[in-house]
Amino acid sequence: MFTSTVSPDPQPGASTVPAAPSWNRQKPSGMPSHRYRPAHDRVEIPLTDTQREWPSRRLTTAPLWVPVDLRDGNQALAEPMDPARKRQFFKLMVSMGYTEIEVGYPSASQTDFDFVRLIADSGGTTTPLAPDDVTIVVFTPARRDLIERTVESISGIRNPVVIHLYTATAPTWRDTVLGKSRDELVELILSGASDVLELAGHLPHVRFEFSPEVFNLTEPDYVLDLCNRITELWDARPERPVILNLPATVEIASPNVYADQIEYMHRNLARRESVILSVHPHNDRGTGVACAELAVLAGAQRVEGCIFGNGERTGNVDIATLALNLHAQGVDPMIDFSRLDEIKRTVEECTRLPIHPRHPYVGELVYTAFSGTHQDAIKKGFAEHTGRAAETGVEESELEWRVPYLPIDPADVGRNYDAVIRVNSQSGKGGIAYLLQAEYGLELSRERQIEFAGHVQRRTDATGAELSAAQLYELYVGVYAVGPA
Ligand SMILES: CC(=O)SCCNC(=O)CCNC(=O)[C@H](O)C(C)(C)COP(=O)(O)OP(=O)(O)OC[C@H]1O[C@@H](n2cnc3c(N)ncnc32)[C@H](O)[C@@H]1OP(=O)(O)O
Ligand SMILES: CC(C)C(=O)C(=O)O
Repeated sequence: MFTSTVSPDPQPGASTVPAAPSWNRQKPSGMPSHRYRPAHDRVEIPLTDTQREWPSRRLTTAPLWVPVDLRDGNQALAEPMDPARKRQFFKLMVSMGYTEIEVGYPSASQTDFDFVRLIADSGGTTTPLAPDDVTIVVFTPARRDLIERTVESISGIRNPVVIHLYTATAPTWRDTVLGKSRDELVELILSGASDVLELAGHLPHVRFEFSPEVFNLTEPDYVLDLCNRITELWDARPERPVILNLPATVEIASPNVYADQIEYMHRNLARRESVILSVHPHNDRGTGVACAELAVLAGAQRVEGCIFGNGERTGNVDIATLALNLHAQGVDPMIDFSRLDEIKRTVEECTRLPIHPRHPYVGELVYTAFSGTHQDAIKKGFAEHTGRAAETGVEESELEWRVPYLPIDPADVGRNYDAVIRVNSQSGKGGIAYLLQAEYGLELSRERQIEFAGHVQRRTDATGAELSAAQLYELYVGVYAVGPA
């Protein structure tokens, strides 16, 4: 029934390993890498060099972000969120500006069901949990009893709703998990889609979403045909578009492969103008963010992820990183991350998982320099920024940002400059001078900076520890026998 319409990947010599050059003396690791097959041998890659357009496109607007922390992130916690934490998290997301939020898997647990009911029952009261314009997404497998329960959960709700149906489509899942042939699986999914239509199709504010789970390992022509059947069955129209969400459920390949897969769907889907093309990357290879960015270049319009990348295994794609990557390119992220520390605290409280200190944009150390040459550059960059603001009469907070080593102004996300420079044995005169100037108003001559840096270096080498601004000042007063400023 399904015939291949796509060309094999043309990359010449993609599977051959060139002989190592003489300067590369690495030895074979002895690890059993032969047990794993490259992505190109596991799934057909649908585009060729002459077809793909995503490499020359640019990101100029934000896609629709849909946080799935309350479903996909929640299912990955040892202790799923209780109602109070779910509520707190939901309110946070609304306050940040999300307009479409996946709130749970109502057929999975009473807590998930009750949370959707809480949203439904509070609608129209003086204290609605969800403002009327926030779309609520509920998730269900393709099983009639579970679809019925899902539809029951949204009964009477005033908000726009998306019923999100999913079933895995990749060969290993078909064979090992679901025990279905290709045709049998299509039948199961279309039967689930018909149930959704029968039970909720008459509700005017309800739309539908389908996810072929493990899309990235599924035969391109098979999944394309399946998606087209769904949009036909659900009668996708511009005024009632269907969301087709194409997950990289378990990452298997470098992001260019996912981009090819998404662009193939983008170009070949029927009713394209009535389809919202969505992606749902995970992060098994650590390339979830890159996958999402290239997928948007390839035609995706909507991205599902978790605010700071929580989720099963290595997590879902990290929306904060994606959004702030756009911000750093001059594109409005359309979500407000200006109170980043408050958002971080709430998410940590709700998930009971700490955020890594090096997490892009969010971690407590990501706007901090310990090393001398970086500190020197930042100090000069701050001075240039202040000088340019005075010269041009433009507010510092509005002025083009050019400070070296700081991809964005920490103030944009509510951070101050207190921890930007910290001194230890890796530091140099510039960083030391910056701290003494910023904290104590001491302006040191270049000669004094060089000389005092020697004292600091001896102290930090001896102790191995960091020196705070107060400790630096104390040392300075001791060395130069000056009274407190
Ligand atoms: C990639 C993702 O994150 S997908 C979301 C995963 N999230 C969750 O699983 C959290 C919520 N899940 C649950 O609470 C439960 O698994 C339930 C309520 C959905 C089902 O529970 P149970 O009936 O006890 O089934 P159980 O979990 O053991 O197994 C799943 C069954 O559904 C089948 N199944 C799995 N996914 C789907 C699907 N999307 N559509 C239809 N059937 C499915 C499996 O093949 C298996 O069938 P079998 O019992 O005939 O072998
Ligand atoms: C089914 C989809 C939405 C998903 O959660 C996944 O593939 O990870």
